[in-house]
Amino acid sequence: MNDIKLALLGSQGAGKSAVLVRFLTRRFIGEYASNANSLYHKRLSIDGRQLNLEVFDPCSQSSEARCILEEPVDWADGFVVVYNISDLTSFINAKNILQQIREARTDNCKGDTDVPVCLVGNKQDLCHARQVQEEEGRCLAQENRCNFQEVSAAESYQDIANLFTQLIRQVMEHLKYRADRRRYSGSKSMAKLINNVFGKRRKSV
Ligand SMILES: Nc1nc2c(ncn2[C@@H]2O[C@H](COP(=O)(O)OP(=O)(O)OP(=O)(O)O)[C@@H](O)[C@H]2O)c(=O)[nH]1
Repeated sequence: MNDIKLALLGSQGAGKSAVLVRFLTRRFIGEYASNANSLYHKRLSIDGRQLNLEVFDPCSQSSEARCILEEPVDWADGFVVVYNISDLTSFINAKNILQQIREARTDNCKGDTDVPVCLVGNKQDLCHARQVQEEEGRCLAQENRCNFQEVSAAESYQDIANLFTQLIRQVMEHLKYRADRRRYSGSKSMAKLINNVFGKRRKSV
């Protein structure tokens, strides 16, 4: 069984909990208790594979959330960065978060920068009050080599289900790639070790 860990990041009130609860329960619940960090668990089956999904939904007001990128960037296998299309400040914040994910990953994981990320423009139903054009979201995602989707947690389930499914598939591929790379560099160092030990002996005979 694969374990997949995702973290949701974004400004206060962007709709992180709404997006997540929509995915997990198919329902939209207007108001969420938002004074605590939450860790959600769900068992899923994607492409015939059983998965244990854990999603960290930090409370924006807590001090842990403010420093989330200093530690849980190592914890999460993938990120969903949410902004509100009717709030420019939340978009600017999403831009900073994407940059911080990139920087933290470069520092911590020896160049392993391509951690799967999906940028989500939520509250698409509020397009009459739009402050961020869809194209701006798409461009930001392209610059950061991540997926992009505008959604409305209030109105629709399918787009949200698709974006999580796609992200989880990418995370599974990324984890497999990292495991293969570790195995490969492990077998290279084993070959080196064997050469060092037996190669030298053979020479001395
Ligand atoms: N119109 C509309 N309102 C939404 C949508 N998604 C969330 N909301 C509302 O936006 C408000 C904030 O939603 P939350 O899901 O609590 O936002 P959050 O990002 O988790 O907020 P914090 O937990 O404070 O960080 C709530 O009143 C939601 O009902 C949406 O798609 N459309």
